[in-house]
Amino acid sequence: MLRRAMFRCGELCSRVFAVEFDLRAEPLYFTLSSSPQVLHHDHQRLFGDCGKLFSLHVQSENRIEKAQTHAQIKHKLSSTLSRDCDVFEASSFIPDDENSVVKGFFIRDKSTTTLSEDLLNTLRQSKTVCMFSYKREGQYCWQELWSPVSPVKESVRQYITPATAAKHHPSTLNIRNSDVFYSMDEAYKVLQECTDIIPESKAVLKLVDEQLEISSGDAYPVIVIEGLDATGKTTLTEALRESLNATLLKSPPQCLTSFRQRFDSEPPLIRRAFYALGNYITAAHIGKESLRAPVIVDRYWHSTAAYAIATAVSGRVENLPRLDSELYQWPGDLLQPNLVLLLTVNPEERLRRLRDRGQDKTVEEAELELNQLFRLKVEEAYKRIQNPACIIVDASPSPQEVLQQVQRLIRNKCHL
Ligand SMILES: Nc1ncnc2c1ncn2[C@@H]1O[C@H](COP(=O)(O)OP(=O)(O)O)[C@@H](O)[C@H]1O
Ligand SMILES: Nc1ccn([C@H]2C[C@H](O)[C@@H](COP(=O)(O)OP(=O)(O)O)O2)c(=O)n1
Repeated sequence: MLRRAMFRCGELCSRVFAVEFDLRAEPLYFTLSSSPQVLHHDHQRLFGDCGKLFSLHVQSENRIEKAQTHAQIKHKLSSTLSRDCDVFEASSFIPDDENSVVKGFFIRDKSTTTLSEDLLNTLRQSKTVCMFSYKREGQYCWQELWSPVSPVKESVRQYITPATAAKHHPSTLNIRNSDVFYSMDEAYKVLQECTDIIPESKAVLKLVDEQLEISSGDAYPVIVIEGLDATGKTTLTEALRESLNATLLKSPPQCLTSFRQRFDSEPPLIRRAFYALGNYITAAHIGKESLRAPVIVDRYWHSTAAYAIATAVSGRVENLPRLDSELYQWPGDLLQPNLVLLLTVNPEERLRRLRDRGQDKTVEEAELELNQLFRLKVEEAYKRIQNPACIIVDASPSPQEVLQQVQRLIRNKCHL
């Protein structure tokens, strides 16, 4: 059943709330009830601590407005609040119901200032934001609608009731057509909806319209090289181009390069739709070029889906959609390559290569750890994608050895 991601009158009690209190552990799940409930030890750690507690959730029928408001609030919370404030990602959802997630944040303010209230008060002007505050009484804690002056009149106390873990992590429930797109039409619609606020969308859609996909009936093999940044894709794809006399293509394609920075600064809904459309343009180029020579492609749908899933799913690798999830299936309308190779190197070697390129020198430990979690999730998502699945290549040896290993694979699988 599809439920829209909005709080409805009387519906709060059927919803589960999840707070990403510790990214290395399960989120804290709770529901609401009208009678007081004793908090568990874990819930005590969040609700029983000193400080003021608030949550805010973004809801709107307009998905572009919702995505942008969420991103703006995230930015405001991290740039305005003091060090005594903890901000956790939070969401409310109906278990296993796709698209039921209302995303938001949970704030624990241990400061003596009124900064968080002031900020909430400003955000309150927006119709799209729904705010709650949490009050404690002995071993109990309740949630009520937040107002800067006194409790909202018609607001009822709803007691925090510890809940068990959900079968599917909430961040996996809204991925389809918000983070990953399974047809060109779905990605196209997103950019159509934002032509007013992002004029560049029109130019991108025009480029998509201009591409005529040529079916690759009797064509040469198409080989995609995938992998995290600095795993050696550029080095290998250039070498393959030379050695196979192949055409080298990229996704996103060259014609989108000037738009990339603009879309990279947009929230995931818009950013991911942009990359999805890039694949369809590259597919049209592949269709044409593979009639003339073998085609090597530097990143394609595996990258689009793996990065989108890894960004959408908060916390641990275990939170990813399950192995058999349909979210890992290749879009039915996107040209399939003959072979997809995933380059992997161990984290130390990858870091060394990044450093040699002059990157990552200033990354702080905390950020490194978050990057580490992210990297693990991207690689795991890459490996779970099906039809076609990727073949893993150890890219730690020298460039020459990696090339030889890949040439052998191509000979075996594509008879080139
Ligand atoms: N097999 C390899 N062994 C050692 N260094 C490599 C190897 N392949 C690439 N490099 C170096 O690692 C860095 C990243 O490689 P690059 O091909 O640009 O990766 P990507 O395109 O995946 O970001 C470059 O400085 C490159 O010279
Ligand atoms: N086909 C593609 C290619 C890249 N992306 C996205 C995924 C990530 O957010 C970035 C990765 O790009 P990055 O700049 O690291 O790529 P390079 O290593 O420079 O090729 O782009 C995509 O979604 N689909």
